[in-house]
Amino acid sequence: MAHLLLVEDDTTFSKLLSNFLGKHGHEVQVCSTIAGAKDAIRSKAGASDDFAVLMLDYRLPDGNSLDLLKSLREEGNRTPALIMTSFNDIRTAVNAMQSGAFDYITKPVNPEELLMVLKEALNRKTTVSVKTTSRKPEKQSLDFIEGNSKISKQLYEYVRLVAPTDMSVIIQGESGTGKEHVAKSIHRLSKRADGPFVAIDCGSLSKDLAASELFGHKKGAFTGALTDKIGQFEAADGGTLFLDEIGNLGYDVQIKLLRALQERIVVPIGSTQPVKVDVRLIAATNEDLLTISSNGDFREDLYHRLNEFKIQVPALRDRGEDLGVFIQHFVDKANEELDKNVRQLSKEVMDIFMKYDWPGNLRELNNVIKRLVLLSKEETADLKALPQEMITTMENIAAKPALATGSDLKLLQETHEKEMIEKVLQDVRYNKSKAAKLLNIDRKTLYYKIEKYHIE
Ligand SMILES: Nc1ncnc2c1ncn2[C@@H]1O[C@H](COP(=O)(O)OP(=O)(O)OP(=O)(O)O)[C@@H](O)[C@H]1O
Repeated sequence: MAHLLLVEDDTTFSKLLSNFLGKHGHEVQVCSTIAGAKDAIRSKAGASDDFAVLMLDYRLPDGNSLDLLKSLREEGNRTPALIMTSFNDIRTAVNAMQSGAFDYITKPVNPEELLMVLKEALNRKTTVSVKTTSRKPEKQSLDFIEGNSKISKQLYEYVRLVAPTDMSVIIQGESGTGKEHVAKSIHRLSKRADGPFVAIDCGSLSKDLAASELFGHKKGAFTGALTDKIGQFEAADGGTLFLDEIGNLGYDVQIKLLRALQERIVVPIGSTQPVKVDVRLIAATNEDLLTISSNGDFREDLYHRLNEFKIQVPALRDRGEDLGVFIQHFVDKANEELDKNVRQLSKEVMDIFMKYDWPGNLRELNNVIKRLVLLSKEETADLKALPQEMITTMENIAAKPALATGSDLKLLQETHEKEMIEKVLQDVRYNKSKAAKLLNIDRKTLYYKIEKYHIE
């Protein structure tokens, strides 16, 4: 039995849902606004009947639940949160994962799916303080595949190239593209593989506690510092520290981070004694750090210190033939986890998957497949196992780039090529030499293609 907070302004739906969850042994408190949710959460904070999971409708009368989640994370609250949203808001839901949501679920809510996601959130409850902390050597994970596309091969060529060095690395890519997986690969292939890999999600660190989380503190350094605490930098000594969403770190912490990198020492808060650390830093971001540093939100000196090597992780829609490989991988994984026996996806489902642009990348694909496998009664997962709303939305989205539909393979390839060139150009801020390098073509070819596709 778990104590859940349901924040939902549709009273009929919230009644149905709390009855359903009640029947499954959970105790549900319901409120309908962000303000109400904040009061409820604060009144329970730290109590024995504190909420185990927050279930948040995305759109609420006094704002959206991402803002609520952000402010909770700022205050240091790390209760797993599920965002409930219509499929049309899926992009937002995917972004929610960056604001510290555990998962999202699309409306109309499927009961079996809800119980599955809830169970995962409840299991997660005890392990949320940093995203992953491991003192054990990272082993080759069976959960990891590289893909066969040209762009993936290039990605892992870079990974293998930089891994054995001690260079700091920036991993850039959209949400859910597998940046943490790439960071783990670098660690695993490095001289530090037997040391710890410590991952911190800077997006869910509160501003006040970020410095103490990273550098540690002495007892009494501030209210609430009841004992000495070792920071994650020290925890990663001899290994790799992975800072996800590094753009979210406050300016003060950035200064301390730069010092730690330059001098290889950290000074816990409230202490005067520097501690020597030997840590390789890998940072991930889904925004261009150079752009945010030109806005003054990220220190340029820190950016250059981190940017000894940069790796761009491609969006799933740009990974071409890899999509099929990942689909198979996630189906196998879901079969194993859910004890199911789905052997294939029907042609209709595959068609939709191929046309969809996957804004949430591998994470979204993994989630969609897990739900599909869960709801499939047969060996072939067909459209019946996809919510109607999802089919319609996917079809609409898929229909949008008129050029990319149909069976004209050449046209299809050209459309993808044009999109990829545009994206890479944007990523490198129209630096054509860099773009050509990333695209693995020479500059002349790039100029030719820019002209051919009328890219501005
Ligand atoms: N190469 C891979 N092989 C198999 N699964 C993968 C791979 N890369 C990513 N995944 C899966 O995709 C999901 C997202 O991966 P990951 O957390 O590494 O992405 P991310 O880019 O770090 O996300 P975020 O931007 O939210 O931090 C995870 O469920 C992960 O297991």
